[in-house]
Amino acid sequence: MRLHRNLCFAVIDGLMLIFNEGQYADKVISQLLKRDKRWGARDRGFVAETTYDIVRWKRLYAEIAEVKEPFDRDNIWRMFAVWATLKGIKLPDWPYFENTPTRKIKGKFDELSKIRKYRESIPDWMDELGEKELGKELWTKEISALNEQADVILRVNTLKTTKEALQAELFDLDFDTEFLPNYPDALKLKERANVFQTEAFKNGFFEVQDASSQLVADFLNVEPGMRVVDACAGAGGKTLHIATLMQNKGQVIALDIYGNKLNELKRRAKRNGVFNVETRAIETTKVIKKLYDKADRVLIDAPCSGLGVLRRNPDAKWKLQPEFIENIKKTQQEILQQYAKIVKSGGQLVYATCSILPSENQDQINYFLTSETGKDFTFVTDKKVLSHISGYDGFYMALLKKN
Ligand SMILES: C[S@@+](CC[C@H](N)C(=O)[O-])C[C@H]1O[C@@H](n2cnc3c(N)ncnc32)[C@H](O)[C@@H]1O
Repeated sequence: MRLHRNLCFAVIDGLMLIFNEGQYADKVISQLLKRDKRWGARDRGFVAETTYDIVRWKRLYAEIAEVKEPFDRDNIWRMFAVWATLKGIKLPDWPYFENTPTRKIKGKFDELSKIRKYRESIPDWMDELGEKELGKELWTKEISALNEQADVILRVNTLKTTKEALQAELFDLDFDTEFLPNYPDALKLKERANVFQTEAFKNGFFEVQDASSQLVADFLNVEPGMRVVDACAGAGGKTLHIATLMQNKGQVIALDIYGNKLNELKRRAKRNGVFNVETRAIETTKVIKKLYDKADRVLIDAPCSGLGVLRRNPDAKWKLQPEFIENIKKTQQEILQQYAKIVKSGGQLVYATCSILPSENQDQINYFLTSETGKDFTFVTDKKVLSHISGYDGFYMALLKKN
């Protein structure tokens, strides 16, 4: 691979914003990709993937490059040189790479790779928490899987097309895909690509949604004609799936505390040909109270640490703080206590997170079941999805039934 100066500059500029200004990697990258209209798919791929890679391996590369935060531009070039050296890329004759100690870089990499927190490039507190919650063996395997690049998975919109028809349509555009056994609506891209430009996407034939996330709507056992409340709907990844499984029949009420996310949900619903969703922003507790005992099914896709989705959000390793996790656990229990009351007698509740920590998952459910509100519920089953076993995001989902 040959390095191109303007693409490398884009990566360095992006990393300055992510590391020093606290900006989100996905937002920075989408801005960077608008920089030059002449960039082709390969150039764009280089900018996005290199930036993500250096964000992912920040601690390891900084340690090897012997640089400390806050990073100046030279520090970031040194980390870039570490990235390129470890990838086996020949460094061009640019001033930034003068005196790059190639052999020393490889030696330090081998030495640091013996220590998990450096090898996996994570903060000390995260390494300790992961081991405490999952045990040494599972955490070691899981954090390694969470550092891999995520596949691009599509969820076929069965309101508009079939898996076979979409596969054929994408194949004609040179996007090769495969079915995933056990994920009925999923298509996996054999190679990463930007599928958002396709007519198929614009026509709402699919959404991009990780395979583990696609399990959640199925877990809720919805049927056409039901009244379903998606209580933490966000921009509606799961709401759309639920509405689709209900074949547009019945009602899905999508709630969130952020109205702007629900506006995005409405745009997506339109594209998907989904018209049985009503959005309600939770501005006061009245919105919830009005729904008590009214729903056949309730999904609580709770706010969480996001530790199961580090593959697609590597900067969360550096943004997350232990205090945030402690606070979000309190919010999770409050949400469970309040929103469970929306389920009517005989109805079902799914509590889900994209976390792999038992304290955000089964421990929350166990606590809930012993509480006053929880006494009305029976535990049916749960799924603990670990990335190193499934190959997809880490997730948790529990199904409860109201007596
Ligand atoms: C895991 S995300 C939801 C993702 C979404 N269900 C999807 O599939 O795309 C959690 C959501 O909970 C929302 N949230 C946070 N606190 C909440 C609360 N107290 N009540 C309802 N929603 C809340 C957040 O705004 C966020 O959109």
